[in-house]
Amino acid sequence: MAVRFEQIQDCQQTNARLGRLHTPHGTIETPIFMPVGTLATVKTMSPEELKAIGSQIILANTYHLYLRPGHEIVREAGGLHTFMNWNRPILTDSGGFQVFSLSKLRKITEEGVSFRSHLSGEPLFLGPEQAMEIQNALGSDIAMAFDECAPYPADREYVRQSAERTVRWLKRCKEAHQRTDSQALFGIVQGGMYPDLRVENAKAIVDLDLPGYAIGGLSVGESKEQMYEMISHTTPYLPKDKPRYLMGVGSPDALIRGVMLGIDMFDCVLPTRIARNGTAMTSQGRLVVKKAEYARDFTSLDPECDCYTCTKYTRAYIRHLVKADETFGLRLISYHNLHFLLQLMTKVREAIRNKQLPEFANRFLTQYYGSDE
Ligand SMILES: CNc1nc2cc(C(=O)NN)ccc2[nH]1
Ligand SMILES: [Zn+2]
Repeated sequence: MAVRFEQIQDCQQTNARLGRLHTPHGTIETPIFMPVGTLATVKTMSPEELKAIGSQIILANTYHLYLRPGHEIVREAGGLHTFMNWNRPILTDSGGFQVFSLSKLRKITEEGVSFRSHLSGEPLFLGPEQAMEIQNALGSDIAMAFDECAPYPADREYVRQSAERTVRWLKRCKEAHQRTDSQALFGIVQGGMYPDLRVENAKAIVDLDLPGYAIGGLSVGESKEQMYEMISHTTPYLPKDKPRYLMGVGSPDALIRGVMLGIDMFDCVLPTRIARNGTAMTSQGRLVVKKAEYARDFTSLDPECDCYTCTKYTRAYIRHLVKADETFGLRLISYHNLHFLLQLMTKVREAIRNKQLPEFANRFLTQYYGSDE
């Protein structure tokens, strides 16, 4: 079996749970945050640095690697693990989200999606079979089904048609799946912001009996309350003995609230993306290091953090690097932000183990967002 999920401990007060996800490249303790390595690199981080901060699994994108360098090159390199020197688990997204959010001039048919590359403009096509062929070449441990992440907002009829096609596409992904013993295919539940469509889609997706299930089509512009509402309608229909992955979600409050709603896996570009404009996530909330107030601030980014950035460098130095457009400044903030989210999930797992999750959540969120949130 490519992937096996073990439930370790339930949280009495919420739907949170501790789990272990066994994969061909190692075991993952859940709930887990997955750093995003879109183009076969978690931007500016080396694999050694990712391991130093406790990264157990990373994500790469089928759409991006299909366009550049092309999945055949990665296949010839011996697969993504060899190509990028990462010997721990890799999850690849199927391109469903990117082809709808990045490419131009696309046309959706029952077959799949015709679109123009956002890089070269060349006409391309992605469908269930192609997405599985690409992920087969990449050799990821977990491959996501090719689906349509419906736009937001979208009318009910559109979402219903799209979600029903996503089920037909998932059946074709399952048919086209080759590495069934070394690569797990996860289904993705869609259904927009319509609870009844979410439930109907969850039942149809779960009917295909896969090793894991994702909730997709969220964090696309809806309010956080709407997102939590869609999650809480969906999770009761996802089997407890399989991992649940909430795609594209990763602010600290959304991670904690998602865990309490029964989610095991998360991914988000936030930690490295906000680092690129000099923003750090700290225990006291977000810190924009370019601000003049930090010019002579010789304390660390986060007084409560023991990461390399926070033990060796000051706000004044990092501010100087970011203002001078020195890449090292981005690396230091990315390193800290990834460590911050990975550490948050370590504390969340600890709190579940000690039956203290609600207390931990309140304390953390009050300190991070201030009491007015
Ligand atoms: C940042 N928000 C966000 N929403 C996502 C949805 C999907 C999805 O439904 N894939 N099939 C994937 C990545 C996402 N990232
Ligand atoms: Zn730090």
